[in-house]
Amino acid sequence: MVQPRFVRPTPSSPSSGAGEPNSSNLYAANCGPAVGLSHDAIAAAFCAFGEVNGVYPADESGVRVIVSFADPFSAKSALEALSGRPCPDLGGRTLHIRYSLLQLPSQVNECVPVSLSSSDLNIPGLFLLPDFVNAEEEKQLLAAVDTQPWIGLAKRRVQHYGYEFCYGTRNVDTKNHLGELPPFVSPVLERISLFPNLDYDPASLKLDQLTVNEYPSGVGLSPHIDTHSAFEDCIFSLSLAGPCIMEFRRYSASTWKVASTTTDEEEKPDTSTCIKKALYLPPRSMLLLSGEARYAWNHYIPHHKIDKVKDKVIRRSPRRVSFTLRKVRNHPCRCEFPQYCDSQQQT
Ligand SMILES: O=C(O)CCC(=O)C(=O)O
Ligand SMILES: [Fe+2]
Repeated sequence: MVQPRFVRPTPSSPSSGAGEPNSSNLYAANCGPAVGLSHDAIAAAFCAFGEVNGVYPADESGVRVIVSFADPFSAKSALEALSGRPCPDLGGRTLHIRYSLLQLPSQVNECVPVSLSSSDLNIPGLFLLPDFVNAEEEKQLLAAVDTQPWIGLAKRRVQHYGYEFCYGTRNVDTKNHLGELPPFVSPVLERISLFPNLDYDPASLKLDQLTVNEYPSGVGLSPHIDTHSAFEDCIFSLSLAGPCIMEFRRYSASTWKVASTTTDEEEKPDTSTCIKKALYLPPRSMLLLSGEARYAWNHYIPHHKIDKVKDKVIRRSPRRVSFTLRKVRNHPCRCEFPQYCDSQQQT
């Protein structure tokens, strides 16, 4: 079953007379299966305020959920009664609750024209190389990862090599080196060193972290900028098995916030001040995000089963596997985009 999608309300979201979002859905942080509270237990605690239609994971952390009520009045009562106070029915945990909005499919499918070439997007530092690996190499890479154990997230599966990527903090633990990258990626690493336009700090190119993502059809990735303090400038992503659309968004007034990148509950800064561009990533292509593309633009894979590319309708294949290769950063980031940079954020 496809899980409904929820987004954070913005100032322009429809609201009730009191200026609150007129929503039946609540986002609740600090409860969930990862702290021993099942969705059923959470539903039981919230149903004291009205009929609960469902409890869903808000993201992959296991400690943030969406509670969906049958009506907005129940949601309002629950929010007022439970937010910021220890909840005896939920092990005495203090929940942090706010409204959440159901995102309708028509809103998901906003039409951003999709380009086939990275140069059409005119985003400095963004490069797409089609046919980076051939069909035989693709087969071998897929076979290699399929012999390794997968970690199941809410909607997709992942593997981490070199350093584990932690979805709670969107960072890596630099003290926990898992070992060298596996031999099956060596040919890819070799070819990366021949990548055109690689006029970068060589430190940025000693790639030592690999995350393999496996997306079933219709599953995407929330908009995010890879945490500046976690990884160096160059981020490479190899697409295998199936295509996808990657959308790039530049928000005019954005600040770095961990919450905005950890959650499947897609945070929506005011999209009226956001430039959107989209690129088709064919299987076997390599994408490089660097400079402005890496530091200032959110990248996003829409959660669609069908994408429109030029005049063609393209159905996502049952599986897309990506290899994201990065270099873990061991010093603060000093990029030219402090407004998006956790290392340079004034708190
Ligand atoms: O699947 C991809 O190509 C992108 C993955 C990604 O953005 C990430 O792991 O941060
Ligand atoms: Fe990313």
